[in-house]
Amino acid sequence: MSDPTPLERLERLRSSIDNIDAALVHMLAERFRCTQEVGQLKAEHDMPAADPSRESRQIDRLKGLAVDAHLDPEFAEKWFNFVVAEVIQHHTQIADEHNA
Ligand SMILES: O=C(O)C(=O)C[C@]1(C(=O)O)C=C[C@@H](O)C=C1
Repeated sequence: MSDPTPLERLERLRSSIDNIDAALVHMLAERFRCTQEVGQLKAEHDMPAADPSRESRQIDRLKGLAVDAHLDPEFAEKWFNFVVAEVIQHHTQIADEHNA
């Protein structure tokens, strides 16, 4: 068997990227399903949408995992903050609807 051509290597890598992107979409959907339930719970029990101490514990944990996995820890923090900002918007919307 001859070595794969550059185009074949690119296609193989893109096929793995397709699988990884699909897994990320499914994992994010599952995460948001959980956080929607957290939002309902918080609205029903008058808990604040944001919990900065939980966020900072989670950032420390994720940055440690990122270092072990050879992922840029600053990127891991940015990714987490981006997702959490969206979650807090959802929590606020759920609380507004609950209190309307
Ligand atoms: O754990 C919570 O209390 C959540 O609301 C979830 C979550 C998160 O998405 O990780 C979102 C907002 C909070 O500030 C902290 C964490």
